[in-house]
Amino acid sequence: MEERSIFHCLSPLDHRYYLANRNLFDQLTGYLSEEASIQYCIKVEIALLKSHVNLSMKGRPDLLSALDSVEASVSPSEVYEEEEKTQHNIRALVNVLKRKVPEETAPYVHLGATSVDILDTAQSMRMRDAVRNVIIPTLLKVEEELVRLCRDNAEVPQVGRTHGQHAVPITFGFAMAEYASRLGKSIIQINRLAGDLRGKIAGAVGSYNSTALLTSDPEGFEAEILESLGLKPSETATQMVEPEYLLRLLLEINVAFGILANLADDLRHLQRSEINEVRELFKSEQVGSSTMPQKRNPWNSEHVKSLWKAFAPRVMTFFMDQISEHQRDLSNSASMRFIADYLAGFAAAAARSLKVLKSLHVNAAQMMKNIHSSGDLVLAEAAYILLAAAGESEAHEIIKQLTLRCEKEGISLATAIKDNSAVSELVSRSLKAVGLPEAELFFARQEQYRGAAVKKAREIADRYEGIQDFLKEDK
Ligand SMILES: O=C(O)C[C@H](Nc1ncnc2c1ncn2[C@@H]1O[C@H](COP(=O)(O)O)[C@@H](O)[C@H]1O)C(=O)O
Repeated sequence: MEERSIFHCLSPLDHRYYLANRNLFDQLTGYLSEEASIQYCIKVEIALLKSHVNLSMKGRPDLLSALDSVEASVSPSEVYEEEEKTQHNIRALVNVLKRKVPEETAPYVHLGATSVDILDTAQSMRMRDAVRNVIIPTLLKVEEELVRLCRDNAEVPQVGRTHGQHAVPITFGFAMAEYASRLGKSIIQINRLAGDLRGKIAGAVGSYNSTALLTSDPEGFEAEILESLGLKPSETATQMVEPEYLLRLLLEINVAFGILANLADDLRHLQRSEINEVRELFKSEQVGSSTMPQKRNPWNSEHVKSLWKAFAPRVMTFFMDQISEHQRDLSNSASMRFIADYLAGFAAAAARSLKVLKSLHVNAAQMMKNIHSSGDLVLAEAAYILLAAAGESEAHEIIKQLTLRCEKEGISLATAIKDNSAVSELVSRSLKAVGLPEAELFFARQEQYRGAAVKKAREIADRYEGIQDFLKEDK
């Protein structure tokens, strides 16, 4: 077949993002390319044929060992040439295989199977292997960086923001702990679901009509074949494996995709000129803008979000592929071929997230400056709680009025409280009761009002540093 430059390919995954993720995509093609798809189908056909040799030819070792070399002898172009005649991809593969296997075994090639026994079983193997060998290791590297950021910045003060406004202080490690926890749980779930993909050798409508003609134990026959491929059978089947095994895996991958997009969005906002709390690596030969030389755009974070926008909506197709008429129709065939693109798009987003996190510059001084830029108003909640704890039932309203005065007159909350002797006395009493510094010091060190943020950041770092142990449980 004609070799073409990658710049002639249609999908950006095959040129632009291939070049950016060459190593990762080369690993993925080992499971998701058309060539890999044919190879995995051959693995299933050969496992079926070996079980026929065991059943009908006394497990002859010469035949079994001859079958081991069949996979390597088939080229995708042979199968495609045959498909031009048959107009049926699996029958084309079967015809090619019949020419490659020992003559005595030829009548048994594909015997008792329907095309989808082969296709769905091969698909489960490919997805399991791609996810466990490529996707999970990439996600684990992202998780490792999140854990590092979480631990290294456990005590670095940052202002918490809601609705884009300063809320109360936290630490940057605490902010990263959120992502370490969310992504960590998703990785564990993806790994578990990848290990629960199923196969089937149950014939045209899943009721073993064909294999029951050949053996008194068709389910045992199926289980033996699938076991040799490392799979369990679908609990029930039509012509297809129950679609939800794969659907649930893809949905959880989309959950992880959303987490990466959320993280990317947060990191992008923290790089706003006015905020300037983190920065993506910017090398001296790099260009921020073609016209504004001072620009340092957070484009890698934007790239992750953009991939998410391109691929996350594919989840609608995954749901639509759940539905098939009666025991099956073929309307999920072309659409499911694009799962490969989806996984490549997700892997590219994970790899780019990793790149951003690995070299992320954390500007602790600016984080501190930003907390203090709201003066001591980020302690308004603390003031109201201290006041209420001293028995004032209108505490929230009183402090709110004081904050309005602060805004109007440009004074600090500490001053506004000091000016009000009743409030001042109650707040001081509460501070003393809980062993906090006196008001003057308390209101000058707003970054210390951070609750359990440091403890939480460290706990999450400890927990997800050991994520491999959770994964082992699901092997
Ligand atoms: O074991 C069987 O084959 C059972 C049979 N149904 C089919 N099962 C599996 N594949 C089938 C089926 N029908 C067509 N084809 C072939 O699927 C190919 C579809 O190509 P594409 O739309 O590009 O994904 C394309 O190659 C089609 O020829 C049934 O009638 O129940």
